[in-house]
Order: sequence, then structure tokens, then C-alpha cells
Amino acid sequence: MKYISLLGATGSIGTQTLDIINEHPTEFQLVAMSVGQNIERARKIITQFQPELVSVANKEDAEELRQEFPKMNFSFGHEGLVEVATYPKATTLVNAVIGSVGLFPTLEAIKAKKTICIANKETLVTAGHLVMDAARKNNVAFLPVDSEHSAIFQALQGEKVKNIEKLIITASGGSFRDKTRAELNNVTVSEALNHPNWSMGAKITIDSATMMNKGLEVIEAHWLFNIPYEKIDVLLHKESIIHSMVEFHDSSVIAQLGTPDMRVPIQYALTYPDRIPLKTAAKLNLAEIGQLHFQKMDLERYRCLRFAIEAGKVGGTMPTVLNAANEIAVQAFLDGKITFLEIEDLIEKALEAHSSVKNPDLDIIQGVDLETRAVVRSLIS
Ligand SMILES: NC(=O)C1=CN([C@@H]2O[C@H](COP(=O)(O)OP(=O)(O)OC[C@H]3O[C@@H](n4cnc5c(N)ncnc54)[C@H](OP(=O)(O)O)[C@@H]3O)[C@@H](O)[C@H]2O)C=CC1
Ligand SMILES: CC(=O)[C@@H](O)[C@H](O)COP(=O)(O)O
Ligand SMILES: [Mn+2]
Repeated sequence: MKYISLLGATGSIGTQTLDIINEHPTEFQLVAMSVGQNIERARKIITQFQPELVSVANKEDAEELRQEFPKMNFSFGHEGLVEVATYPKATTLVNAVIGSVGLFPTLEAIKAKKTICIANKETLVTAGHLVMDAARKNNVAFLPVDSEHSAIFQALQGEKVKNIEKLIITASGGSFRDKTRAELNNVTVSEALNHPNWSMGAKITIDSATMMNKGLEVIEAHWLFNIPYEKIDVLLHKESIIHSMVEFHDSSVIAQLGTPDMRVPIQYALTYPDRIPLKTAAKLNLAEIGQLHFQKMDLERYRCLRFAIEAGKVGGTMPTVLNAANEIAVQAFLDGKITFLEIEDLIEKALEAHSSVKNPDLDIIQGVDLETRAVVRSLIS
């Protein structure tokens, strides 16, 4: 039995993680979880899974739930996230929270020697050097959940990192992949949220549309696999069937394929190095699909991808700024305060205004993260 703590239980990845736990009750048990504001959904999860500890974003919600479920432990805020991430009975943390709020709980879970299944890519973008260094020093398994990184991780099983020629991360192109830049001027929030292949949370769906998601994934891959940026390519592949590939020195390419279903990489991270059946996942039928398409990535069309690669190469606190600016700008777009193309303008301004600090410690990272959010908010207002 694996005892799971889950950050972000009410979200898209959180819900699919619960599906897996539900399908395999003899393999997994949910012992601790966090939610944000969605208390209605939290009530249902508590009733179904009976976790021992639940953390919510707000104190008032924690108090209300404590009255309703007197035998359960409740916590709240940032401390609550850490309590869930380090819950003593849990052996494995699934970090499915959104944003750099996931960084500190991840570091604490690593110190508490939990196996980490990481979906929360913003944590790696914000402070990948601190996270991977802590994982190495504490000798904990740090397993990718993001579909592309799971694909690369699977392609690398039994391989030597020294033999890698390059990583090839595939990109669907997101909701606006068939639009020109000129056509992006008047796009709406609901159009942007209409991803062609994946049903995901709002923030990552917008990131897919701006191609920032792929930029974050390039930085994520750099840290997870310890590969220089020059050896990471992005390839447009509109079907999202090949989840990513690794090319080796001998010109051999290993790809991982499957129908677009996040439960597959989530479950792989939970069962690694084993595999167990996933009855509810659709089988891949290539004969039915017929053909797959590939296209070179245009960094002028997708400026956010260029910003991310450049920020990653500069390193230090530059990716922290990229991520924080993006989080604020995407939320402002979702709230109807800015247009779609203003997302990238704000990120560009934040990056241009920043002088990167080399080898930043956690205090510096947290300071830069907060400062960037304030700068971008003031640009918006
Ligand atoms: N969705 C997907 O298919 C994929 C997602 N990812 C990554 O996984 C992560 C999660 O994405 P996704 O599931 O789509 O996101 P969602 O928006 O669907 O879910 C986010 C979760 O985080 C909680 N949350 C949000 N803000 C806070 C906060 N300040 N404090 C505590 N909890 C908070 C939400 O709680 P509540 O709703 O209760 O407020 C919710 O449980 C992201 O980093 C994303 O990039 C990676 C690959 C695929
Ligand atoms: C499912 C997943 O891993 C997402 O990160 C996905 O990659 C988004 O699709 P895009 O390729 O459009 O960014
Ligand atoms: Mn992905």
C-alpha cells in the first residue's frame, strides 16, 4: 500500500489522481490532501476518501469543515500545504497545486524524504536548482507527472544520460494554433480556454495557448534531466499522440505514445518502476488515427516560448521572474483585465526590467517572486 498526500486535490490533476486511487484501493490510500477555495468539492472528496488531514486556503473554511467532520484534522494556508506535503504517514507526495505556491511545500517534503510526483511545473521553473539539489542530497525519487516529461523519463529507462543527443518536446499548439499573430488581437477568454486535445485547469490551458506552457516545460526538462538548453528542442505535433521523444548519439529516437489522458503519466509516477492496468484509459489505435503531423516551431509566432528559453539560458532569478510575471498576467487575462497579447507584453517588460541574480537561495527567490508580482500588477493597473 502506498500512502499518498495530494496537494491540489480539487484541480484537474488532483481529480485524476483521485480517479486512480479510487480504481486501485488495494494499491493506494489518500491520507492527506489540500484544496484551495472549492469547499463543495472538498466535502465530496472527504466523504469518499476519508483522508486524515485536509488543508484549505482559508481559516474560515477550515473552521467550518472542522464542525462538519469532527473526527478529521484540518489546517489552512501555507502552513497547511506544508503539513500535507510532510504528513508523517504519507510515503508519496503528488504535487498538483498550481503556481509557485508549491515550491516551499515541495522542499519541505523532500527534506521529509517523501517520494515526489511533480505535476506543479511552476515550482521547477521558479527554483529548479534548489529543488533538484535538495532531491539529490536527500536521495528522494523525483518523478515527473507532466505528460512530456513522463514520456522522456520513460524513453530514458535503461539509457545513459551521456548518450542523449537531444530531447524533443512535442507541443499541440494550443487553442490558437491555426491563427496568425494578427488574428490573436481579438480572441476571447472562452476561445483561449478551448484546448483542442486536453481538458485541463484554466491557467495551464492559457499557457498552452500562449505557448508559455512549452517554455515552462523546456525549463522543467532542463532541471529534471540535467540537460543543457541547447539539447532541448520543441516540435509542433497537433495530435498530442507522441508525448515527447529522446534522440540518442547513434541517431536512434525513442518516443512514448498514447491517447491524451493525464491519468497514464500520473499513474506511471505512482507505480514507477512498475506498471499496473488502467482500465478506464482509452487504447491507442494508430490505424484509426491514420496520420500524425509535425511542424517546426516558430519562435516569432510564439514569443512566450522564446522568452522562456532565453530566461532559462540566463538562469539565476530570470526564470523566477518569467514564471511570476506569467502567473499574474494569465490571471489578469482570465479576469478580463488585459487582452491575450498583453500577456506576453507584460512578461517581456518584467524580464527586461530584471537583472538576474546568480545562484539565488530561497530567500532571494521568494523576494524576486513577490517583487515581480507587484511590478506586473502595477503595470496592469
Ligand atoms: N491539468 C493538466 O492536465 C496538467 C497540469 N499540469 C500542471 O499541474 C499543475 C496543476 O494543474 P491543474 O490541475 O490543471 O490546475 P487546476 O487549476 O485545475 O487545479 C489547481 C489546484 O490547486 C489549488 N490551488 C490553487 N491556488 C492555490 C493556492 N494559492 N493555495 C492552495 N491551493 C491552491 C486549487 O484549489 P481550488 O480549486 O480548490 O481553489 C486546485 O486544487 C500545474 O502546475 C500545471 O501546470 C501539468 C500537466 C498537465
Ligand atoms: C497534458 C500536458 O502535459 C499539458 O502540459 C499539455 O502538454 C498541454 O498541451 P500543449 O502541448 O498544448 O501545451
Ligand atoms: Mn505538459
